[in-house]
Amino acid sequence: MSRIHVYSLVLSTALAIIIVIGLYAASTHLMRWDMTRQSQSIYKLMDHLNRDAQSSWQRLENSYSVPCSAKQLQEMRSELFLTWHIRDIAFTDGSNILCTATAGVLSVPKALPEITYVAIRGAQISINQDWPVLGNMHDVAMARRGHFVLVVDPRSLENFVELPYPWELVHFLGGVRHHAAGLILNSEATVNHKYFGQFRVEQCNNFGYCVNVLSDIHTYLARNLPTTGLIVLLAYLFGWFSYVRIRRYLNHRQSIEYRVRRGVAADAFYPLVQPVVELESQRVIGCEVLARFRDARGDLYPDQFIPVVASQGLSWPFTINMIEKALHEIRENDLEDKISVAFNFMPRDITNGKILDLLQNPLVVGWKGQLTIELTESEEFEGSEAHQVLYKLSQAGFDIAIDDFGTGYSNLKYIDQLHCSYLKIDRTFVMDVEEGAIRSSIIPNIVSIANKAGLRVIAEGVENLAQATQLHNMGVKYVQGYFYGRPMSAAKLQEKIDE
Ligand SMILES: Nc1nc2c(ncn2[C@@H]2O[C@H](COP(=O)(O)O[C@H]3[C@@H](O)[C@H](n4cnc5c(=O)[nH]c(N)nc54)O[C@@H]3COP(=O)(O)O)[C@@H](O)[C@H]2O)c(=O)[nH]1
Repeated sequence: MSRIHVYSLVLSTALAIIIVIGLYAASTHLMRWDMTRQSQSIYKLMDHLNRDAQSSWQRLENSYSVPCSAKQLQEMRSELFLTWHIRDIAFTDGSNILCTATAGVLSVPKALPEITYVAIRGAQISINQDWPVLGNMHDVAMARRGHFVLVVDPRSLENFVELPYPWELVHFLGGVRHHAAGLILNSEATVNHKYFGQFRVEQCNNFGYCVNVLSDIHTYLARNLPTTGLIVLLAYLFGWFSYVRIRRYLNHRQSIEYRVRRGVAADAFYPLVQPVVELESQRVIGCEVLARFRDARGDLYPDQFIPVVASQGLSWPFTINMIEKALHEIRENDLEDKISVAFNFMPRDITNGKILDLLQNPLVVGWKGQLTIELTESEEFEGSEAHQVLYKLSQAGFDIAIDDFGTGYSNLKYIDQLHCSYLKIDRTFVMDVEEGAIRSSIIPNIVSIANKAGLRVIAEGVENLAQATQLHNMGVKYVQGYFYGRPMSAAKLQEKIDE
């Protein structure tokens, strides 16, 4: 499994978990909101009950004439029949109940219970009373106004409430909690954590009644199966989508294009120099500046990054950066006027004349030593503009070298047009020179032509003494290659020269 694959998997899983947590949190909020909304239905019922009671009192008081007469009892029974929540209606003389709609005239008047509280519209409420009159009911509420007492069984609310959650109606009086209707929910057992366990929503009204609703997220999600399914599907889709995106992004980040682009801004390029040696004296007479790249992911080699730099239109910023860095290091190591320094350029900067910026560059203009411009022979410099540019540069004192000579378009006329002073024989000719390879047999001809044209020849890619000796015998005066030194820092080159 590749590293990118693992990273993508870990990141997308983490993201999917975050999404699930987010959706879970959203669901808990949704559930609380639903519990609050649903609990309102109990208050609506209580309002209904209250309205029932008010109109019953009004009608009864209006029609009352002779207490507990047959007509009066008939009125009370009719009224009871019309109401939804009232279980019995009693007539009181102010201190005792004399008759009720269900029991008729009581043989022994029943004392009125103690008032628990007086409701906002003036009704005197007694809660948690027994009502022996009607099948010995317990915990009824009695509401008295005028001559009439309405007996309400709060449990009857349960028949009308269609809450999908366990609920309890309680009444608070003087800080004491009285169960009024619904399931008895143990308030201690309800966990009020915001996101886990059971959730209790409590809503109170101005009359001291509170509705408690209890639920947990699992029940909620089970009850809302489509929502749950959607959450799981969304998390899955999001996880998959982010996996694909992250993987693509990481691949992109790892791509050379991305690294090179970032590398320009992050200063990931640095120059090394490779010595050019005079065979006769074995002295280092010059060096070629070769760019290197290193970032957190490791090294990239010129054959990888040069085409990208060119394709991204960064050739000149990159080249001038290399030139300035290399010249600073060479100067710092006290080699400025001791060796010539050769740079590689991209053809575009020559054909479009950008390279002429060198003539305005203070570091280049003030340079005490010899500078060389290497042109790769495999690229044809078409049109007279490039030739003009190179002419200006040679007039300004730059040496021009044809790199990779033998691999490209060159003929002597072409070399002449480019105003060059060096031919660098490509290392493919040097490779098997000590074994008398056919390809290397052309070297003496190149040397002869170059001598006639007044050009110096450098053989590239010299890797051993036998090659160096053979090249010397063929008339080559200057060499470059691993045998004399791999590309190195300017400080190393200075040490090498001092040896
Ligand atoms: N426009 C620019 N081009 C640049 C720059 N820096 C480098 N380059 C060009 O990239 C090509 C590859 O360069 P590199 O990988 O640095 O390879 C050079 C040497 O390391 C290698 N070399 C030198 N001696 C030997 C040897 O003995 N054996 C062996 N196998 N390889 C050797 O050759 C490359 C130098 O080639 P050349 O430039 O033709 O002299 C290369 O084309 C570079 O030009 C840059 O800053 N700008």
